Amino acid sequence: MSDAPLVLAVPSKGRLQENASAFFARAGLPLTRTRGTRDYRGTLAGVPEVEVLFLSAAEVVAQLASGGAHLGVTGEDLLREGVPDADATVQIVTGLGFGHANVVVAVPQAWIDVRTMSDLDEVASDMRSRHGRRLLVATKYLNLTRRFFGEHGIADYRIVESLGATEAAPANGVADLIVDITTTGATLAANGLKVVDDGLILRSEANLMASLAAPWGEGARRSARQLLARIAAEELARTTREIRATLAGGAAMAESIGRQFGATLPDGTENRAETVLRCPSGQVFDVVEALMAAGAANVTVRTLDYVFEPANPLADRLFARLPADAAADHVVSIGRSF
Ligand SMILES: Nc1ncnc2c1ncn2[C@@H]1O[C@H](COP(=O)(O)OP(=O)(O)OP(=O)(O)O)[C@@H](O)[C@H]1O
Ligand SMILES: O=P(O)(O)OC[C@H]1O[C@H](OP(=O)(O)OP(=O)(O)O)[C@H](O)[C@@H]1O
Ligand SMILES: [Mg+2]
Repeated sequence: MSDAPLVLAVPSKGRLQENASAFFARAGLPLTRTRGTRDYRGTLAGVPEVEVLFLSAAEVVAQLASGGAHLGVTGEDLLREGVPDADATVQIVTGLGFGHANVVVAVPQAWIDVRTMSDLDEVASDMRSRHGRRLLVATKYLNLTRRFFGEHGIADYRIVESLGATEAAPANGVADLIVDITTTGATLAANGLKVVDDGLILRSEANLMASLAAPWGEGARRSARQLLARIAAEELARTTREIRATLAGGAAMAESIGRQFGATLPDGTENRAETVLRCPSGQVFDVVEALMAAGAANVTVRTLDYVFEPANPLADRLFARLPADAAADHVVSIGRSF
């Protein structure tokens, strides 16, 4: 048991699925379903001894919380909604840069006087005292809604659980307002709804997450280290550019190395040494301009596939929260992360 393989849970459908499999492929970890697309298990081509589970985005959360999966990809909204004390059970390893969505409170545009949560509180009280009924909020985010409304001191409301097409609830007379996710805002607008000014409950994106409740035996840790090293190397590469330039001096060495591989030095670089620099992608043109000003020639910029560093910060951060002794597997570390 303590050497059970690493279980990785990924979305099997919906908008996160495609992005998640592209992400693992970029990290040199292509996901393969063992038998056709109807199979809900698979493997990671790059790392043996990893079991892949293809699940719905919400089911990924459930498996992380129960310890049925060691690692998983899903939206932070589903984690915060689905797991009461999420930070004690699940560690967010890294954001993945896709699946962006905001969980928001939205009301009919026709409510011109309602701009803030405190305006909404007044509407709720009025409705209770004048019409003897509570404000109805349609949502599938029951827990996020209760927490957020509670923080704003709103108590006179009732949740109408919605399992789809939540935005239509006010027009259909099923609810007065909604809590749902929005990305472009198109669906809200199409349904005549507007976001309350201070009604942003959560900014969500897809994350790689780790379960602190899973049986982290030696094998699982070894696999996690490999996975996280590649994921970190891909992430760093994606945000880094390599700049090469020739500056006066030291070409002899470059030439002799180049000769070994059939490479040649471009004309005019005989008396120059090539300098290789790496910088954050946002800085690249500043560095180029500085190099040019210093007389550099043959300045090229390239993207990289992977940048491996000796340290493995993603794994270190995770392992810092797991019991040091693999024999103490099922112990969950509760409390602050380092
Ligand atoms: N515009 C969007 N609409 C819905 N989900 C989005 C959007 N953008 C990002 N997401 C994220 O995708 C996740 C939901 O994914 P998905 O729709 O695949 O699962 P699901 O809602 O459980 O499945 P289904 O909608 O088929 O019942 C959530 O974390 C959500 O925040
Ligand atoms: O702000 P927007 O860009 O308009 O996107 C947000 C909408 O997209 C999703 O619905 P989806 O079409 O995926 O249907 P679903 O409710 O079945 O997930 C989500 O539930 C919102 O309704
Ligand atoms: Mg969906």
